[in-house]
Amino acid sequence: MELARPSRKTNGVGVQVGDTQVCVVMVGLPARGKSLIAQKAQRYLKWLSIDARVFNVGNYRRKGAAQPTADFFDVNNAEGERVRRAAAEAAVNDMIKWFKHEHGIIAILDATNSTKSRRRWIKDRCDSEGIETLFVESKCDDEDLIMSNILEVKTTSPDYKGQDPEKAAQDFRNRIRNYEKIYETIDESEQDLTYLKIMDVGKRCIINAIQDYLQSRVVYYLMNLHIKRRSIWLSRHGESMYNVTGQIGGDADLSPRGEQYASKLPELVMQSFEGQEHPLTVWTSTLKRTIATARHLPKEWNQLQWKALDELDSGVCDNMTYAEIAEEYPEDFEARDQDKYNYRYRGGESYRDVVIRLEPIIMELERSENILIVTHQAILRCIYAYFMKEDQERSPWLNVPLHCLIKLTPRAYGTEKVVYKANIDAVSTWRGKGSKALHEDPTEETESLAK
Ligand SMILES: O=P(O)(O)OC[C@H]1O[C@@](CO)(OP(=O)(O)O)[C@@H](O)[C@@H]1O
Repeated sequence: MELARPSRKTNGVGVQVGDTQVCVVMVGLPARGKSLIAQKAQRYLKWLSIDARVFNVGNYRRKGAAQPTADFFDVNNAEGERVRRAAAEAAVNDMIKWFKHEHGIIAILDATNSTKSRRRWIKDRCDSEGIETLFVESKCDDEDLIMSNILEVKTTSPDYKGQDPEKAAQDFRNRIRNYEKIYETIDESEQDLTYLKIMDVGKRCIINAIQDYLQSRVVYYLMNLHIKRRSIWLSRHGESMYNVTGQIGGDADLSPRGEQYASKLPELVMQSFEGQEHPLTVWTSTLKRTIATARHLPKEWNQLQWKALDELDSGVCDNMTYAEIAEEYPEDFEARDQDKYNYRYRGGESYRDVVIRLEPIIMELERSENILIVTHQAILRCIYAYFMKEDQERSPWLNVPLHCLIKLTPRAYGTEKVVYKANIDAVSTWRGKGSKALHEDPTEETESLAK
């Protein structure tokens, strides 16, 4: 059986990357969400198996120097300017090494890059190494947004560790004022640059001179991001008749315990609101077990069925138990355990294939506000891997218990998780590597979505 292995040309998820290497250069005053954008872009690209790394110039500066003094960011402080320039050079040198020796595909240079001369210098360095540049400017004049960013992110920054948050915020505002004195937005004089200018967190965007598919993919993703507070609720369908018999795939009905979960789900969702009502949209797959699970939810909540949320297609093994598969297709069974992410069922799919078809779902999730997704074990593993940065080795082995609701809330750095258990018994559908049977108690090391 041929496994879907990634190749450098196509990276295995159908993204044509060829020999393209791109440096995404963040541009913007402090507290404009640059680091958040950089982190999200990296997470998205890695999820798609595109090797991406963030080079944060602030971290290089901190490595080389003690806590910055009050006048460190003053435009007239030559020593401050020298240290900042040295940090940028160290970051760019490391980035070029990474492209050359580790064959990275997308680097994200996270710094203010606030002057035309700094941007020109980066472009020239990259040009001479055959690396494309894509400048991404986050421009925001909305005072409320800037303030909430200052308070949420910057007062927890390593520069202000252990300091009084009020003082830290004041110092940070001074730092912004210093940058404002020299800040040059990307304008007509830089039309030879490839850039995306995001104004007021996505209200308006300007795109200039995009050169290829890979760049357009990054730009499309960044244009869809928003930073409004919202949550994503995840649930498997209630226990199905196939779950009870240990069969995979199919389109079975809910078991009596699965029906109980469906009846309890509205209450569980209300509990997760913790006193605050939220408008919700419900997404299910097109299979009976997810639609039945969502059917008691309030009628005023929009419901959408997505084919892309259907369970991983197990091809010729559909409707079989794991023991039957091990008996009938022993080599396949073994191959799947060896490389579960890449193994593609005969006539069916691999986890890697599922990620490709989930990409529009992720894009839509990024654009949306509160969404409840009722779907399947393999699909939830892939969606969870995107939000929680799980790697491909581990994600197909995550334990996704039946009958619990998981609430994810994306925050500036990382995603918060809260689990609500229905306390309705169900079989376990988790199988460990090398085993033909399902396990009631996954091993201690097994990561669970519900913990
Ligand atoms: O990748 P593995 O671990 O086999 O898990 C996926 C399997 O989970 C199952 C249950 O065993 O999901 P579901 O409950 O949605 O039916 C199978 O249908 C599916 O093939």
